[in-house]
Amino acid sequence: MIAVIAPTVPNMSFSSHYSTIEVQCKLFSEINPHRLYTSSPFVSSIFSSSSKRKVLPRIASSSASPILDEPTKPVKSTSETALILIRHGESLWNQKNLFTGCVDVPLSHTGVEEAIEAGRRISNIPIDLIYTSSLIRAQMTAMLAMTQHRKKKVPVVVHKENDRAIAWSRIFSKNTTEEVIPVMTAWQLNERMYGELQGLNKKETADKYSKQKVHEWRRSYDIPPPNGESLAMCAERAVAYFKEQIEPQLVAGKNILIAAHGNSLRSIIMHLDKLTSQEVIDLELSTGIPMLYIAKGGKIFRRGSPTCPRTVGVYAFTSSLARYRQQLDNMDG
Ligand SMILES: O=C(O)[C@@H](CO)OP(=O)(O)O
Repeated sequence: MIAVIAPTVPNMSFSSHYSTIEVQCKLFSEINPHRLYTSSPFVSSIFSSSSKRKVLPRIASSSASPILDEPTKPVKSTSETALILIRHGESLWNQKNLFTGCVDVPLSHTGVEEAIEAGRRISNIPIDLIYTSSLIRAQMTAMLAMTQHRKKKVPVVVHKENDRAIAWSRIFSKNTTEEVIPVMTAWQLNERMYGELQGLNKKETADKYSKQKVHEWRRSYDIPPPNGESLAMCAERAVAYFKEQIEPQLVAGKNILIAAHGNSLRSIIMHLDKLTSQEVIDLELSTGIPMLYIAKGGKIFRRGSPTCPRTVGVYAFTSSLARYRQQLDNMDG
């Protein structure tokens, strides 16, 4: 049997878009597909997070080529820019307490809600450029969060994997281009590769190898899990990408959102907050909680976590953020 799901209309509001997909999911909920083919991993991911089936869709990609995007020219040269980091919302494997690493698992229903809530929290903060890992849970988080942004710009994934991808995704209207936020996907921001732990249950693994051993694998700086990456190895690619691709954009005046993973973000935060390899052991990141940094005068300062969109304190962090929020309020009348 072949079941076909048509995409929702692109300009539908998020809630109609999501509920249309959910209705389709319910209609198909009795089918247990062996395979899902899609041009939109995002839709198939919502499909899986809404269903009760045990077989999860995983993204099998033939083009695993890493993309290192050249920084675009800065659009403005303000002295202060925002950097928001979000660990993806809960995934279906977080829910099952399985080591995930680079296995491409989508968000759970809770994760979808966490991403939307994260979006509410940052809805008044300017965003010019988005970076996500190449994994669907980070991409879903970024996209769902952006549905809440008050500026209503459209996040568009930049495809540079080959000449055809570049040519076929061109936009021919200057006005439309100005209403777009480019989304850069980078494998360098992926979760640490968890080696032979991927797919294993975390509690059962601790019972087998001892809690202390598993804690070392999960949180130490330089002890890798069997045939996987240590945090230090993950930092080598994630922090290098941050320094080479993201920092120059930030310094040049772009406000940036990064949606990534527990360990790729731990390594970036270790770099930003100048944590030692001992201090990073205690750094735990919750799913779907945005963290705000401000880049100013060549330095990047941590400013905490926006707790709710209307919290005066958060937007009084800096005069630029307060001004931006005022502009949004004026636009809404
Ligand atoms: O399983 C994983 O990929 C990560 C993040 O969910 O787990 P941990 O918290 O052990 O680093």
